[in-house]
Amino acid sequence: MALNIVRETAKAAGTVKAAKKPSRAYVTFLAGSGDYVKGVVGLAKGLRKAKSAYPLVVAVLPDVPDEHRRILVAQGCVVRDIEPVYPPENQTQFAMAYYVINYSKLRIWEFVEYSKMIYLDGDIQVYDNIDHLFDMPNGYFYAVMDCFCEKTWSHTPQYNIGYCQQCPDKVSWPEHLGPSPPLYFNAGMFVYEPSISTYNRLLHTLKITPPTPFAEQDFLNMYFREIYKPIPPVYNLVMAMLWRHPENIELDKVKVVHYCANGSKPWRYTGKEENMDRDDIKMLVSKWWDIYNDESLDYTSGEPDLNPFRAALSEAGVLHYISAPSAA
Ligand SMILES: O=c1ccn([C@@H]2O[C@H](COP(=O)(O)OP(=O)(O)O)[C@@H](O)[C@H]2O)c(=O)[nH]1
Ligand SMILES: OC[C@H]1O[C@H](O[C@@H]2[C@@H](O)[C@H](O)[C@@H](O)[C@H](O)[C@@H]2O)[C@H](O)[C@@H](O)[C@H]1O
Repeated sequence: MALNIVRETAKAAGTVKAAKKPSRAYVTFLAGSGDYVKGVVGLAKGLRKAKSAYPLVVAVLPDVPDEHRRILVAQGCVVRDIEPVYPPENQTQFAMAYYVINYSKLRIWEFVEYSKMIYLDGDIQVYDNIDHLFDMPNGYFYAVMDCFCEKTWSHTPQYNIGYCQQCPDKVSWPEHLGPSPPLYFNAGMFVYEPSISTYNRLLHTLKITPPTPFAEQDFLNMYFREIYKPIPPVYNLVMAMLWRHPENIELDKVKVVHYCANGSKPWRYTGKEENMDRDDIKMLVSKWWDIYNDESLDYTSGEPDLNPFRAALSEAGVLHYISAPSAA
């Protein structure tokens, strides 16, 4: 079905209430007309390979072209329109420009047709089933601790004194700098509960919060600091851990790989960037391509009863391409 018909159907049938919607789903975020769509296709196929029981929702900004939306629908993704979220006017210079677009991730708190969601960046791949994370107690924000050792952290006191939460005994936090920083998570993967009240509070708080270098990641760490619960690094291997804290990683036990280091995106990988010409990185990039190129993992080839993506699309009615409800 041509996407514009699907789009028109979605608009015309905006009031369609599917009989039952999946209360749990994975969700990712896609912006622009560039190559991140490859990451999302790889993620959809990886979740199917891991036999996840839940579908993948893709929150797309208006600048994602129809061709990319069609590709995502063809891979069984539930495509959801979102509008961009910008930090306070005329202050975006305080965030690293590259990350400002990531404030738009905050829209996923509006997806209240799901009671619980696991957010995964488009540059993440899931190699083992992690559905059990949905069963963790409600009322908390679960994510993996980040690492402060890469140059991207050179604006922070942690980086400049060589302190990292991954090895707090190596360089202890000096008293003259006050209390040590609270535990800080990487916002490329987290378990959360969509809620309109939380969504409204997030957007209201953002309006009065000056942007900071890691944009929405800093903001989410500040906002959820009281209920943040660290989960093991096997659920979000931040690439730099491999050369910064190898003692904390057992690569064969890793379930989720986050290709976030500069030059590590598999679909752009050349091996020429710093730290990239390593056998473990080459192996992880090759594993990503094995899934991306595996046609048996395409949505159309999956067995209907084993394919929650089909269930999600039917439960969402014909509305593969669902526009976000009007802003709350
Ligand atoms: O041009 C872009 C930049 C970012 N993203 C989305 O935003 C996420 C976070 O950005 P990025 O992966 O670049 O951050 P990193 O984790 O590498 O710092 C990506 O994984 C994508 O899901 C996107 O879709 N298009
Ligand atoms: O907008 C801020 C981003 O902050 C995080 O990326 C960072 C972080 O991981 C650093 O620790 C790394 O050093 C760096 O390379 C990497 O880009 C999230 O992965 C991403 O989803 C997004 O929230």
